[in-house]
Amino acid sequence: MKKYAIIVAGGSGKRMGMSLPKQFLKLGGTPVLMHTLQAFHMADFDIQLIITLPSEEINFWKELCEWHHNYTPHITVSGGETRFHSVKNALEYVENNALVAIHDGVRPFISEELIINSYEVAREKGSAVTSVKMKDSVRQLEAVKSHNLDRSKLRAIQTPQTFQSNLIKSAYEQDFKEEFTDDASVVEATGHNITLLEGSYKNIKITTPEDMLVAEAFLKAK
Ligand SMILES: Nc1ccn([C@@H]2O[C@H](COP(=O)(O)OP(=O)(O)OP(=O)(O)O)[C@@H](O)[C@H]2O)c(=O)n1
Ligand SMILES: C[C@](O)(CO)[C@H](O)COP(=O)(O)O
Repeated sequence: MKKYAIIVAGGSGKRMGMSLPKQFLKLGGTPVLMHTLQAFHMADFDIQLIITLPSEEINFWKELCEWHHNYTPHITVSGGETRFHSVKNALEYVENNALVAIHDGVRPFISEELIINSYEVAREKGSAVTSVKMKDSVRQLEAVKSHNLDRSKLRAIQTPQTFQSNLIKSAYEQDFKEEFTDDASVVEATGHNITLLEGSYKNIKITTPEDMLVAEAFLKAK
């Protein structure tokens, strides 16, 4: 089956609080998004790579690729108002009867093993949603108090989230809902169960400034 990867990088990085969107920040001298793109390319040269970007940043990305001599083949697609809308735009470029991994451009430490596993599980089961066990205790807020949750029954969700393309393309035909913070929730809303795949604590999402410090440390330890 043909393999695609949609690498979503259409956000503005409000929580990072920098004028430059976090996907373009330099990590070891190379933009975060370029690390992520390379990880997929090196895992399997046959993966067709699609990147979503804010439309006003597409030319800047092309300049960055030239500046960093990044010749990894990929197509760029304009992002949308939310992650959901960005993924939906990119799915237009994905054929039926294929496999598609959807991955945050700001998770640069995705391993080759996890990428390959994710396509294999999705081929067999229809979906493969990366997740890790909770390390912290977790509480649910109520009106005036809060209560502890059984963390053994909880998982923190990561990407890649990989699907058979017919399943994910039809799920993204539905209208957007606020609770669609990832692709698994979009698929589940159509009545399909999803399959979880064990992720990695190294597969961090760069979200707030301290994540860049952790990312630099991971890179040095590579
Ligand atoms: N309209 C959007 C919003 C987000 N994303 C992408 O989805 C991934 C995960 O989103 P998040 O970490 O929330 O990124 P931002 O939306 O950029 O950050 P923030 O919520 O802090 O503004 C990121 O790679 C981001 O670029 C996207 O492609 N299109
Ligand atoms: C898809 C995701 O990375 C899984 O953890 C996450 O849901 C993205 O959410 P965010 O609200 O855009 O940070």
